[in-house]
Amino acid sequence: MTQQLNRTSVNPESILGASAPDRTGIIHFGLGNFHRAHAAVNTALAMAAEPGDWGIVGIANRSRKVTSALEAQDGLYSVVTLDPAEERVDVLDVHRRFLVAAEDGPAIIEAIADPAHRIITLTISETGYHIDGRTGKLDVASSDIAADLADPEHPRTPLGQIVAGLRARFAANGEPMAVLSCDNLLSAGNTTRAAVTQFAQAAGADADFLAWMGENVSFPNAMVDRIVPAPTDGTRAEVEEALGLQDDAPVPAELFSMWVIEDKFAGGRPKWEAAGAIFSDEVEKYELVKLRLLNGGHSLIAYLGGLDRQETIPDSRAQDFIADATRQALEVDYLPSIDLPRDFVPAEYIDSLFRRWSNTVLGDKTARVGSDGSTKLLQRVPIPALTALAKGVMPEQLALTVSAWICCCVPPKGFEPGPIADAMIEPKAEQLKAATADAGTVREHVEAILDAGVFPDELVANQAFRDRVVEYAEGIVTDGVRPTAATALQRGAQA
Ligand SMILES: NC(=O)c1ccc[n+]([C@@H]2O[C@H](COP(=O)([O-])OP(=O)(O)OC[C@H]3O[C@@H](n4cnc5c(N)ncnc54)[C@H](O)[C@@H]3O)[C@@H](O)[C@H]2O)c1
Ligand SMILES: O=P(O)(O)OC[C@@H](O)[C@@H](O)[C@H](O)[C@H](O)CO
Repeated sequence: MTQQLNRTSVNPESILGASAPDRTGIIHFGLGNFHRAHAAVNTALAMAAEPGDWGIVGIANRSRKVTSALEAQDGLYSVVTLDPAEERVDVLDVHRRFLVAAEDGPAIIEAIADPAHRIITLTISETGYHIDGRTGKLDVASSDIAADLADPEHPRTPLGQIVAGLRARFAANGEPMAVLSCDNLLSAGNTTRAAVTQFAQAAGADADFLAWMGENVSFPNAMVDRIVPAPTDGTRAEVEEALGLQDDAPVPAELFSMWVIEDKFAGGRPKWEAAGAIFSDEVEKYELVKLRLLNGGHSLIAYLGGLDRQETIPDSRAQDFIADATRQALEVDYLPSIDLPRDFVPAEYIDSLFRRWSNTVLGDKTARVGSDGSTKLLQRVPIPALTALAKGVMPEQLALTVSAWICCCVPPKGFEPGPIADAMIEPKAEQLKAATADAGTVREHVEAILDAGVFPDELVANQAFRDRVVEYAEGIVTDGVRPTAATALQRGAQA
Protein backbone atom coordinates (compact mmCIF):
# COMPACT_ATOMS: atom_id res chain seq x y z
CA MET A 1 0.00 0.00 0.00
CA THR A 2 1.23 3.50 -0.79
CA GLN A 3 2.34 5.49 2.25
CA GLN A 4 0.46 8.66 3.17
CA LEU A 5 2.15 12.04 2.76
CA ASN A 6 3.06 13.37 6.21
CA ARG A 7 6.00 14.80 8.10
CA THR A 8 7.62 11.38 8.57
CA SER A 9 7.24 10.14 5.01
CA VAL A 10 8.05 13.32 3.07
CA ASN A 11 11.46 13.82 1.53
CA PRO A 12 12.52 17.28 2.83
CA GLU A 13 13.82 18.09 -0.66
CA SER A 14 10.24 18.01 -1.97
CA ILE A 15 9.22 20.89 0.31
CA LEU A 16 8.88 24.20 -1.52
CA GLY A 17 10.43 27.27 0.11
CA ALA A 18 10.53 27.09 3.89
CA SER A 19 8.42 25.17 6.37
CA ALA A 20 6.53 27.58 8.61
CA PRO A 21 7.49 27.81 12.27
CA ASP A 22 4.89 26.67 14.80
CA ARG A 23 3.87 30.26 15.49
CA THR A 24 1.10 31.45 13.22
CA GLY A 25 0.78 35.02 11.93
CA ILE A 26 -1.85 34.67 9.19
CA ILE A 27 -5.49 33.58 9.46
CA HIS A 28 -6.93 32.41 6.17
CA PHE A 29 -10.68 32.11 5.42
CA GLY A 30 -11.61 29.78 2.51
CA LEU A 31 -9.30 26.78 2.47
CA GLY A 32 -10.12 26.03 -1.17
CA ASN A 33 -7.83 25.21 -4.05
CA PHE A 34 -6.75 28.70 -4.98
CA HIS A 35 -5.32 29.71 -1.61
CA ARG A 36 -3.33 26.49 -1.37
CA ALA A 37 -1.69 27.11 -4.78
CA HIS A 38 -1.25 30.88 -4.52
CA ALA A 39 -0.92 32.75 -1.20
CA ALA A 40 0.37 29.61 0.56
CA VAL A 41 3.04 29.10 -2.11
CA ASN A 42 4.06 32.77 -2.00
CA THR A 43 4.28 32.60 1.80
CA ALA A 44 6.50 29.48 1.76
CA LEU A 45 8.85 31.16 -0.73
CA ALA A 46 8.82 34.43 1.22
CA MET A 47 9.79 32.65 4.45
CA ALA A 48 12.68 30.95 2.65
CA ALA A 49 14.01 34.42 1.80
CA GLU A 50 13.25 35.99 5.18
CA PRO A 51 12.19 33.76 8.08
CA GLY A 52 9.20 34.96 10.07
CA ASP A 53 6.29 33.81 12.22
CA TRP A 54 3.98 33.43 9.25
CA GLY A 55 2.45 30.02 9.78
CA ILE A 56 -1.16 29.95 8.55
CA VAL A 57 -4.36 29.09 10.43
CA GLY A 58 -6.58 27.67 7.67
CA ILE A 59 -10.35 28.03 8.02
CA ALA A 60 -12.73 25.96 5.90
CA ASN A 61 -16.27 27.22 5.58
CA ARG A 62 -18.59 24.29 6.36
CA SER A 63 -17.07 20.92 5.56
CA ARG A 64 -14.27 19.12 7.40
CA LYS A 65 -13.26 17.31 4.20
CA VAL A 66 -10.17 19.42 3.46
CA THR A 67 -9.25 20.14 7.08
CA SER A 68 -9.43 16.44 8.03
CA ALA A 69 -7.29 15.45 5.04
CA LEU A 70 -4.71 18.11 5.89
CA GLU A 71 -4.71 17.30 9.61
CA ALA A 72 -4.06 13.62 8.78
CA GLN A 73 -1.04 14.78 6.73
CA ASP A 74 0.44 17.12 9.40
CA GLY A 75 -0.77 20.05 7.27
CA LEU A 76 1.28 18.97 4.23
CA TYR A 77 -0.09 18.78 0.68
CA SER A 78 1.26 19.01 -2.86
CA VAL A 79 0.88 21.55 -5.61
CA VAL A 80 1.07 19.90 -9.02
CA THR A 81 2.24 22.42 -11.62
CA LEU A 82 0.91 21.48 -15.05
CA ASP A 83 2.39 23.28 -18.02
CA PRO A 84 3.07 21.98 -21.55
CA ALA A 85 6.79 22.69 -20.98
CA GLU A 86 7.12 21.67 -17.35
CA GLU A 87 5.41 19.47 -14.80
CA ARG A 88 6.49 19.36 -11.17
CA VAL A 89 5.21 18.40 -7.75
CA ASP A 90 6.06 20.50 -4.69
CA VAL A 91 5.03 19.92 -1.11
CA LEU A 92 3.80 22.87 0.97
CA ASP A 93 4.30 23.02 4.72
CA VAL A 94 2.89 26.35 5.89
CA HIS A 95 -0.44 25.56 7.58
CA ARG A 96 -0.19 24.98 11.30
CA ARG A 97 -3.80 24.78 12.48
CA PHE A 98 -7.21 24.11 10.93
CA LEU A 99 -10.67 25.35 11.87
CA VAL A 100 -14.15 25.19 10.35
CA ALA A 101 -16.20 28.40 10.36
CA ALA A 102 -19.55 26.68 10.85
CA GLU A 103 -18.37 24.91 14.04
CA ASP A 104 -15.39 26.76 15.49
CA GLY A 105 -16.70 30.33 15.81
CA PRO A 106 -15.30 31.03 19.32
CA ALA A 107 -11.81 29.75 18.37
CA ILE A 108 -11.83 31.88 15.22
CA ILE A 109 -12.83 35.01 17.13
CA GLU A 110 -10.11 34.29 19.70
CA ALA A 111 -7.53 33.80 16.91
CA ILE A 112 -8.41 37.17 15.36
CA ALA A 113 -8.09 38.85 18.75
CA ASP A 114 -4.64 37.28 19.31
CA PRO A 115 -1.99 39.96 18.55
CA ALA A 116 0.36 37.28 17.14
CA HIS A 117 -1.97 37.23 14.11
CA ARG A 118 -1.32 40.24 11.95
CA ILE A 119 -2.96 39.40 8.64
CA ILE A 120 -6.32 37.88 7.65
CA THR A 121 -6.44 36.60 4.07
CA LEU A 122 -9.60 35.60 2.24
CA THR A 123 -10.51 33.38 -0.72
CA ILE A 124 -14.20 32.90 -0.01
CA SER A 125 -15.37 33.39 -3.62
CA GLU A 126 -17.34 36.41 -4.80
CA THR A 127 -20.44 34.91 -3.19
CA GLY A 128 -18.89 35.12 0.30
CA TYR A 129 -19.02 38.94 0.33
CA HIS A 130 -22.84 39.06 0.00
CA ILE A 131 -22.86 42.12 -2.24
CA ASP A 132 -26.28 43.24 -3.45
CA GLY A 133 -26.01 43.41 -7.24
CA ARG A 134 -28.49 46.26 -7.41
CA THR A 135 -26.94 48.60 -4.81
CA GLY A 136 -23.35 47.37 -4.61
CA LYS A 137 -23.71 47.33 -0.80
CA LEU A 138 -23.78 44.49 1.74
CA ASP A 139 -26.97 42.50 1.27
CA VAL A 140 -28.18 42.52 4.88
CA ALA A 141 -31.29 40.59 3.84
CA SER A 142 -29.35 37.58 2.50
CA SER A 143 -30.12 34.64 4.77
CA ASP A 144 -26.54 34.03 6.03
CA ILE A 145 -25.90 37.69 6.85
CA ALA A 146 -29.37 38.15 8.39
CA ALA A 147 -28.73 35.11 10.63
CA ASP A 148 -25.38 36.55 11.78
CA LEU A 149 -26.89 39.97 12.42
CA ALA A 150 -29.62 38.37 14.52
CA ASP A 151 -26.91 36.80 16.72
CA PRO A 152 -23.66 38.79 16.17
CA GLU A 153 -21.93 37.08 19.14
CA HIS A 154 -22.12 33.72 17.33
CA PRO A 155 -21.45 34.50 13.67
CA ARG A 156 -20.87 31.84 11.00
CA THR A 157 -19.98 33.94 7.93
CA PRO A 158 -16.45 35.26 7.35
CA LEU A 159 -17.75 38.85 7.51
CA GLY A 160 -19.50 38.21 10.83
CA GLN A 161 -16.52 36.38 12.29
CA ILE A 162 -14.06 39.06 11.16
CA VAL A 163 -16.17 41.79 12.77
CA ALA A 164 -16.62 39.80 16.01
CA GLY A 165 -12.87 39.01 16.04
CA LEU A 166 -11.86 42.63 15.42
CA ARG A 167 -14.22 43.80 18.17
CA ALA A 168 -12.54 41.34 20.55
CA ARG A 169 -9.09 42.54 19.38
CA PHE A 170 -10.06 46.18 19.93
CA ALA A 171 -11.22 45.32 23.45
CA ALA A 172 -8.17 43.17 24.26
CA ASN A 173 -5.15 44.91 22.77
CA GLY A 174 -6.02 47.15 19.81
CA GLU A 175 -3.05 45.87 17.77
CA PRO A 176 -3.21 46.77 14.07
CA MET A 177 -4.12 44.17 11.48
CA ALA A 178 -4.51 43.82 7.70
CA VAL A 179 -7.41 42.11 5.95
CA LEU A 180 -6.29 41.03 2.48
CA SER A 181 -8.90 39.79 0.03
CA CYS A 182 -7.48 37.38 -2.57
CA ASP A 183 -10.78 36.99 -4.40
CA ASN A 184 -11.60 38.18 -7.91
CA LEU A 185 -13.36 41.34 -6.74
CA LEU A 186 -13.40 44.86 -8.12
CA SER A 187 -11.25 47.02 -5.79
CA ALA A 188 -10.92 43.94 -3.60
CA GLY A 189 -9.60 45.79 -0.54
CA ASN A 190 -12.04 48.69 -0.71
CA THR A 191 -14.93 46.30 -1.34
CA THR A 192 -13.94 44.16 1.65
CA ARG A 193 -13.54 47.22 3.88
CA ALA A 194 -17.01 48.41 2.85
CA ALA A 195 -18.60 44.98 3.49
CA VAL A 196 -16.89 44.59 6.90
CA THR A 197 -17.78 48.16 7.92
CA GLN A 198 -21.40 47.81 6.77
CA PHE A 199 -21.69 44.54 8.69
CA ALA A 200 -20.23 46.19 11.83
CA GLN A 201 -22.65 49.11 11.53
CA ALA A 202 -25.62 46.82 10.98
CA ALA A 203 -24.51 44.77 14.02
CA GLY A 204 -24.62 47.92 16.17
CA ALA A 205 -20.86 48.42 16.63
CA ASP A 206 -20.08 51.59 18.57
CA ALA A 207 -18.32 54.66 17.20
CA ASP A 208 -15.07 54.00 19.16
CA PHE A 209 -14.69 50.58 17.55
CA LEU A 210 -15.46 51.93 14.08
CA ALA A 211 -12.92 54.74 14.54
CA TRP A 212 -10.27 52.23 15.75
CA MET A 213 -10.98 50.00 12.78
CA GLY A 214 -10.71 52.97 10.40
CA GLU A 215 -7.24 53.79 11.73
CA ASN A 216 -5.78 50.37 12.59
CA VAL A 217 -7.21 47.81 10.21
CA SER A 218 -5.98 48.10 6.65
CA PHE A 219 -7.62 46.50 3.62
CA PRO A 220 -4.99 46.39 0.85
CA ASN A 221 -6.25 46.10 -2.71
CA ALA A 222 -4.78 43.15 -4.58
CA MET A 223 -4.89 41.46 -7.95
CA VAL A 224 -4.47 37.69 -7.79
CA ASP A 225 -3.82 35.45 -10.77
CA ARG A 226 -3.11 31.76 -11.21
CA ILE A 227 -5.48 29.30 -12.89
CA VAL A 228 -6.16 26.63 -10.29
CA PRO A 229 -8.65 23.94 -11.31
CA ALA A 230 -10.25 21.48 -8.90
CA PRO A 231 -8.13 18.36 -8.25
CA THR A 232 -9.01 15.09 -10.00
CA ASP A 233 -7.90 11.47 -9.68
CA GLY A 234 -5.23 12.45 -12.21
CA THR A 235 -3.82 15.00 -9.74
CA ARG A 236 -3.54 12.33 -7.04
CA ALA A 237 -1.91 9.96 -9.55
CA GLU A 238 0.65 12.64 -10.53
CA VAL A 239 1.63 13.03 -6.87
CA GLU A 240 1.88 9.30 -6.33
CA GLU A 241 4.09 8.95 -9.38
CA ALA A 242 6.37 11.86 -8.45
CA LEU A 243 6.63 11.38 -4.67
CA GLY A 244 5.64 7.74 -4.20
CA LEU A 245 3.15 8.97 -1.58
CA GLN A 246 -0.61 9.27 -1.28
CA ASP A 247 -1.88 12.84 -0.94
CA ASP A 248 -5.57 13.39 -0.15
CA ALA A 249 -5.41 17.16 -0.54
CA PRO A 250 -3.35 17.94 -3.66
CA VAL A 251 -3.98 20.96 -5.89
CA PRO A 252 -3.23 21.30 -9.62
CA ALA A 253 -2.15 24.69 -10.97
CA GLU A 254 -0.75 26.36 -14.05
CA LEU A 255 2.88 27.56 -14.00
CA PHE A 256 1.94 31.24 -14.36
CA SER A 257 1.38 33.08 -11.10
CA MET A 258 0.95 36.77 -10.37
CA TRP A 259 0.07 38.81 -7.29
CA VAL A 260 0.00 42.60 -7.29
CA ILE A 261 -0.59 44.06 -3.83
CA GLU A 262 -0.97 47.46 -2.23
CA ASP A 263 1.68 47.74 0.51
CA LYS A 264 -0.60 48.57 3.48
CA PHE A 265 0.24 46.08 6.25
CA ALA A 266 0.28 47.89 9.57
CA GLY A 267 1.31 44.77 11.51
CA GLY A 268 4.02 43.66 9.08
CA ARG A 269 3.93 41.01 6.35
CA PRO A 270 5.95 38.17 4.81
CA LYS A 271 8.55 39.17 2.24
CA TRP A 272 6.18 38.19 -0.56
CA GLU A 273 8.20 40.18 -3.12
CA ALA A 274 10.90 37.49 -2.75
CA ALA A 275 8.34 35.05 -4.16
CA GLY A 276 7.61 37.31 -7.14
CA ALA A 277 4.69 39.36 -5.76
CA ILE A 278 4.64 42.94 -6.98
CA PHE A 279 3.96 45.80 -4.55
CA SER A 280 2.51 48.60 -6.64
CA ASP A 281 0.66 51.90 -6.45
CA GLU A 282 -1.33 50.82 -9.53
CA VAL A 283 -3.08 47.79 -8.07
CA GLU A 284 -6.59 48.84 -9.06
CA LYS A 285 -5.52 49.15 -12.69
CA TYR A 286 -4.06 45.64 -12.57
CA GLU A 287 -7.28 44.40 -10.97
CA LEU A 288 -9.32 45.81 -13.84
CA VAL A 289 -7.02 44.33 -16.46
CA LYS A 290 -7.26 40.92 -14.84
CA LEU A 291 -10.96 40.92 -13.94
CA ARG A 292 -12.11 42.16 -17.32
CA LEU A 293 -9.65 40.57 -19.75
CA LEU A 294 -8.89 37.26 -18.05
CA ASN A 295 -12.03 36.66 -16.01
CA GLY A 296 -14.45 38.41 -18.40
CA GLY A 297 -12.97 36.44 -21.31
CA HIS A 298 -13.00 33.26 -19.23
CA SER A 299 -16.73 33.63 -18.50
CA LEU A 300 -17.60 34.04 -22.18
CA ILE A 301 -15.47 30.99 -23.10
CA ALA A 302 -17.20 28.98 -20.36
CA TYR A 303 -20.80 29.85 -21.32
CA LEU A 304 -20.28 29.46 -25.08
CA GLY A 305 -18.27 26.29 -24.37
CA GLY A 306 -20.97 24.96 -22.04
CA LEU A 307 -23.66 25.45 -24.68
CA ASP A 308 -21.36 23.82 -27.26
CA ARG A 309 -20.89 20.87 -24.84
CA GLN A 310 -17.14 21.35 -24.48
CA GLU A 311 -15.92 19.83 -21.23
CA THR A 312 -12.73 21.85 -20.76
CA ILE A 313 -11.60 25.42 -21.25
CA PRO A 314 -8.86 24.42 -23.73
CA ASP A 315 -11.44 22.43 -25.75
CA SER A 316 -13.80 25.42 -25.69
CA ARG A 317 -11.13 27.92 -26.63
CA ALA A 318 -10.06 25.64 -29.53
CA GLN A 319 -13.45 26.22 -31.23
CA ASP A 320 -12.88 29.04 -33.72
CA PHE A 321 -16.24 30.65 -33.00
CA ILE A 322 -15.39 30.86 -29.29
CA ALA A 323 -11.86 32.17 -29.89
CA ASP A 324 -13.22 34.84 -32.26
CA ALA A 325 -15.96 35.92 -29.84
CA THR A 326 -13.49 36.07 -26.96
CA ARG A 327 -10.90 38.10 -28.86
CA GLN A 328 -13.61 40.57 -29.86
CA ALA A 329 -14.89 40.74 -26.28
CA LEU A 330 -11.40 41.61 -25.04
CA GLU A 331 -10.41 44.04 -27.78
CA VAL A 332 -13.71 45.78 -28.49
CA ASP A 333 -15.80 45.57 -25.30
CA TYR A 334 -13.40 45.28 -22.37
CA LEU A 335 -10.13 47.00 -23.32
CA PRO A 336 -11.58 50.50 -23.96
CA SER A 337 -13.07 50.45 -20.43
CA ILE A 338 -9.68 50.08 -18.71
CA ASP A 339 -7.19 52.74 -17.68
CA LEU A 340 -4.07 50.62 -18.26
CA PRO A 341 -1.09 50.36 -15.87
CA ARG A 342 2.20 52.00 -16.92
CA ASP A 343 4.19 50.03 -19.55
CA PHE A 344 1.35 47.53 -20.00
CA VAL A 345 1.18 46.06 -23.52
CA PRO A 346 -2.38 44.79 -24.13
CA ALA A 347 -1.58 42.73 -27.23
CA GLU A 348 1.09 40.75 -25.37
CA TYR A 349 -1.24 40.21 -22.41
CA ILE A 350 -4.09 39.03 -24.63
CA ASP A 351 -1.77 36.62 -26.47
CA SER A 352 -0.59 35.25 -23.12
CA LEU A 353 -4.23 34.70 -22.08
CA PHE A 354 -4.94 32.65 -25.19
CA ARG A 355 -1.84 30.55 -24.46
CA ARG A 356 -2.96 30.00 -20.86
CA TRP A 357 -6.49 29.09 -21.93
CA SER A 358 -5.00 26.51 -24.34
CA ASN A 359 -3.30 24.52 -21.55
CA THR A 360 -4.58 21.00 -22.26
CA VAL A 361 -2.40 19.36 -19.59
CA LEU A 362 -4.09 21.56 -16.99
CA GLY A 363 -7.51 20.70 -18.46
CA ASP A 364 -9.46 23.33 -16.48
CA LYS A 365 -13.15 22.44 -16.53
CA THR A 366 -15.70 24.59 -18.35
CA ALA A 367 -18.19 23.99 -15.51
CA ARG A 368 -15.78 25.34 -12.86
CA VAL A 369 -15.29 28.63 -14.68
CA GLY A 370 -19.02 28.92 -15.43
CA SER A 371 -20.10 28.38 -11.81
CA ASP A 372 -21.25 31.25 -9.53
CA GLY A 373 -22.09 33.26 -12.67
CA SER A 374 -24.44 35.78 -11.07
CA THR A 375 -21.81 36.94 -8.56
CA LYS A 376 -18.92 36.78 -11.04
CA LEU A 377 -20.58 38.61 -13.92
CA LEU A 378 -21.46 41.45 -11.56
CA GLN A 379 -17.69 42.02 -11.13
CA ARG A 380 -16.99 41.79 -14.86
CA VAL A 381 -19.80 43.00 -17.13
CA PRO A 382 -21.80 46.05 -15.89
CA ILE A 383 -19.17 48.84 -15.88
CA PRO A 384 -17.61 47.99 -19.29
CA ALA A 385 -21.12 47.56 -20.74
CA LEU A 386 -22.26 50.93 -19.39
CA THR A 387 -19.03 52.55 -20.62
CA ALA A 388 -19.67 51.30 -24.17
CA LEU A 389 -23.38 52.16 -24.09
CA ALA A 390 -22.56 55.71 -22.94
CA LYS A 391 -20.49 56.09 -26.11
CA GLY A 392 -23.39 54.85 -28.24
CA VAL A 393 -21.70 51.47 -28.83
CA MET A 394 -23.55 48.18 -28.21
CA PRO A 395 -21.20 45.79 -26.35
CA GLU A 396 -22.24 42.78 -28.41
CA GLN A 397 -20.05 40.23 -26.65
CA LEU A 398 -21.08 41.41 -23.18
CA ALA A 399 -24.74 41.03 -24.14
CA LEU A 400 -23.88 37.58 -25.51
CA THR A 401 -22.07 36.72 -22.24
CA VAL A 402 -25.22 37.51 -20.24
CA SER A 403 -27.50 35.63 -22.66
CA ALA A 404 -25.23 32.58 -22.70
CA TRP A 405 -25.01 32.61 -18.86
CA ILE A 406 -28.82 32.67 -18.63
CA CYS A 407 -29.18 29.84 -21.18
CA CYS A 408 -26.58 27.72 -19.32
CA CYS A 409 -27.51 28.38 -15.71
CA VAL A 410 -31.18 29.44 -15.59
CA PRO A 411 -32.40 28.11 -18.94
CA PRO A 412 -35.76 29.16 -20.37
CA LYS A 413 -38.49 26.51 -20.05
CA GLY A 414 -38.10 23.72 -22.58
CA PHE A 415 -34.46 24.55 -23.40
CA GLU A 416 -31.91 21.86 -22.48
CA PRO A 417 -28.41 23.37 -22.31
CA GLY A 418 -26.69 20.00 -21.92
CA PRO A 419 -24.54 18.25 -19.32
CA ILE A 420 -21.66 20.74 -19.12
CA ALA A 421 -24.01 23.65 -18.41
CA ASP A 422 -26.00 21.45 -16.02
CA ALA A 423 -22.82 20.95 -13.97
CA MET A 424 -22.39 24.72 -13.45
CA ILE A 425 -23.42 25.80 -9.97
CA GLU A 426 -25.52 28.97 -9.81
CA PRO A 427 -25.93 30.31 -6.23
CA LYS A 428 -29.02 32.34 -7.14
CA ALA A 429 -30.67 29.49 -9.10
CA GLU A 430 -33.66 29.10 -6.75
CA GLN A 431 -34.29 32.84 -6.52
CA LEU A 432 -34.05 33.21 -10.30
CA LYS A 433 -36.25 30.17 -10.96
CA ALA A 434 -38.88 31.70 -8.70
CA ALA A 435 -38.58 35.04 -10.52
CA THR A 436 -39.15 33.32 -13.89
CA ALA A 437 -41.94 30.97 -12.79
CA ASP A 438 -44.63 32.85 -14.72
CA ALA A 439 -42.55 33.58 -17.82
CA GLY A 440 -44.15 32.18 -20.99
CA THR A 441 -41.69 33.38 -23.63
CA VAL A 442 -37.91 33.64 -23.78
CA ARG A 443 -38.29 37.43 -23.64
CA GLU A 444 -40.35 37.25 -20.45
CA HIS A 445 -37.86 34.79 -18.97
CA VAL A 446 -34.80 36.94 -19.72
CA GLU A 447 -36.49 40.15 -18.59
CA ALA A 448 -37.54 38.53 -15.29
CA ILE A 449 -33.89 37.59 -14.66
CA LEU A 450 -32.63 41.04 -15.59
CA ASP A 451 -35.17 42.54 -13.17
CA ALA A 452 -34.26 40.17 -10.32
CA GLY A 453 -31.44 42.29 -8.86
CA VAL A 454 -28.38 40.47 -10.22
CA PHE A 455 -27.13 43.55 -12.08
CA PRO A 456 -27.27 47.27 -11.25
CA ASP A 457 -30.49 49.10 -12.20
CA GLU A 458 -28.62 51.44 -14.54
CA LEU A 459 -27.62 48.55 -16.79
CA VAL A 460 -30.92 46.70 -16.83
CA ALA A 461 -32.80 49.97 -17.45
CA ASN A 462 -30.98 50.33 -20.77
CA GLN A 463 -33.62 49.14 -23.25
CA ALA A 464 -31.18 48.56 -26.12
CA PHE A 465 -28.99 46.30 -23.93
CA ARG A 466 -32.05 44.43 -22.61
CA ASP A 467 -33.27 43.87 -26.15
CA ARG A 468 -29.87 42.54 -27.22
CA VAL A 469 -29.68 40.09 -24.31
CA VAL A 470 -33.21 38.91 -25.14
CA GLU A 471 -32.40 38.60 -28.85
CA TYR A 472 -29.25 36.51 -28.26
CA ALA A 473 -31.05 34.26 -25.78
CA GLU A 474 -33.85 33.75 -28.32
CA GLY A 475 -31.19 32.99 -30.95
CA ILE A 476 -29.48 30.40 -28.72
CA VAL A 477 -32.80 28.71 -27.93
CA THR A 478 -34.10 28.74 -31.51
CA ASP A 479 -31.03 28.44 -33.77
CA GLY A 480 -28.24 27.32 -31.42
CA VAL A 481 -25.15 28.94 -29.98
CA ARG A 482 -22.95 28.93 -33.09
CA PRO A 483 -25.20 30.98 -35.45
CA THR A 484 -26.03 33.35 -32.59
CA ALA A 485 -22.34 33.92 -31.82
CA ALA A 486 -21.75 34.50 -35.56
CA THR A 487 -24.37 37.27 -35.56
CA ALA A 488 -22.81 38.92 -32.51
CA LEU A 489 -19.34 38.70 -34.07
CA GLN A 490 -20.48 40.28 -37.30
CA ARG A 491 -22.20 43.13 -35.48
CA GLY A 492 -19.25 43.66 -33.15
CA ALA A 493 -16.88 43.86 -36.11
CA GLN A 494 -18.91 46.80 -37.45
CA ALA A 495 -18.75 48.72 -34.15
N1 LIG B 1 -9.21 28.93 -8.82
C1 LIG B 1 -8.69 29.95 -9.48
O1 LIG B 1 -8.19 29.79 -10.61
C2 LIG B 1 -8.69 31.33 -8.87
C3 LIG B 1 -7.80 32.27 -9.37
C4 LIG B 1 -7.83 33.58 -8.86
C5 LIG B 1 -8.70 33.90 -7.86
N2 LIG B 1 -9.52 32.96 -7.37
C6 LIG B 1 -10.44 33.38 -6.29
O2 LIG B 1 -10.51 32.38 -5.31
C7 LIG B 1 -11.87 32.03 -5.09
C8 LIG B 1 -11.95 30.60 -4.65
O3 LIG B 1 -11.49 29.78 -5.70
P1 LIG B 1 -11.05 28.28 -5.40
O4 LIG B 1 -10.46 27.76 -6.64
O5 LIG B 1 -10.29 28.21 -4.15
O6 LIG B 1 -12.46 27.59 -5.20
P2 LIG B 1 -12.84 26.41 -4.22
O7 LIG B 1 -14.19 25.98 -4.63
O8 LIG B 1 -11.75 25.43 -4.13
O9 LIG B 1 -12.93 27.13 -2.80
C9 LIG B 1 -13.86 28.10 -2.53
C10 LIG B 1 -13.72 28.48 -1.08
O10 LIG B 1 -14.63 29.52 -0.80
C11 LIG B 1 -15.45 29.14 0.30
N3 LIG B 1 -16.76 29.73 0.12
C12 LIG B 1 -17.60 29.60 -0.94
N4 LIG B 1 -18.73 30.29 -0.72
C13 LIG B 1 -18.61 30.84 0.51
C14 LIG B 1 -19.45 31.65 1.29
N5 LIG B 1 -20.66 32.01 0.86
N6 LIG B 1 -19.00 32.04 2.50
C15 LIG B 1 -17.79 31.67 2.93
N7 LIG B 1 -16.93 30.92 2.24
C16 LIG B 1 -17.36 30.50 1.04
C17 LIG B 1 -15.49 27.63 0.24
O11 LIG B 1 -15.83 27.07 1.47
C18 LIG B 1 -14.06 27.30 -0.17
O12 LIG B 1 -13.18 27.30 0.92
C19 LIG B 1 -12.56 32.33 -6.41
O13 LIG B 1 -13.94 32.53 -6.27
C20 LIG B 1 -11.84 33.58 -6.83
O14 LIG B 1 -12.41 34.73 -6.25
C21 LIG B 1 -9.55 31.67 -7.84
O1 LIG C 1 -12.36 32.12 -9.67
P1 LIG C 1 -13.63 32.76 -10.15
O2 LIG C 1 -14.76 31.94 -9.70
O3 LIG C 1 -13.72 34.20 -9.81
O4 LIG C 1 -13.58 32.74 -11.75
C1 LIG C 1 -13.30 31.59 -12.51
C2 LIG C 1 -12.01 31.75 -13.28
O5 LIG C 1 -12.10 32.80 -14.21
C3 LIG C 1 -10.88 32.05 -12.34
O6 LIG C 1 -10.83 31.12 -11.31
C4 LIG C 1 -9.53 32.09 -13.03
O7 LIG C 1 -9.09 30.79 -13.25
C5 LIG C 1 -8.57 32.84 -12.19
O8 LIG C 1 -9.09 34.07 -11.81
C6 LIG C 1 -7.22 32.98 -12.83
O9 LIG C 1 -6.42 33.76 -12.02
